[in-house]
Amino acid sequence: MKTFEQLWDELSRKATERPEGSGTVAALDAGVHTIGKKVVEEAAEVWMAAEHEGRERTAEEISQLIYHLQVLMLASGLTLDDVYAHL
Ligand SMILES: N=c1c2ncn([C@@H]3O[C@H](COP(=O)(O)OP(=O)(O)OP(=O)(O)O)[C@@H](O)[C@H]3O)c2ncn1[C@@H]1O[C@H](COP(=O)(O)O)[C@@H](O)[C@H]1O
Repeated sequence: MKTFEQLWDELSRKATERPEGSGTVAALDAGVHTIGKKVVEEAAEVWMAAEHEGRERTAEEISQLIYHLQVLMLASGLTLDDVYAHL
């Protein structure tokens, strides 16, 4: 299990160190357009899970949406504080 901030730290490290086999590095190389489409896809899956698939599937889909949002933040050069400033 990890928190939002722990995942962010891990993904930030991966973006810098670019380890072999990292899906995050591959996503960052694919770019904002591709990552953005993934965000939309995962958001739809969150909606469908919440409406039809129960708590566990909804939590799983939300975790995937959070992951893809963080990748989009990295690809856009945003920091956590840039986002937290609007909460
Ligand atoms: N939390 C995630 C995470 N959530 C989602 N994903 C990616 O997003 C995909 C999910 O999208 P899809 O909906 O297409 O996948 P799916 O198999 O259809 O799954 P469902 O939506 O049907 O459940 C997964 O296959 C992963 O590629 C994630 N990829 C990585 N992480 C974490 O990110 C960290 C870094 O990962 P790497 O960069 O790959 O080392 C690790 O701690 C990982 O656990």
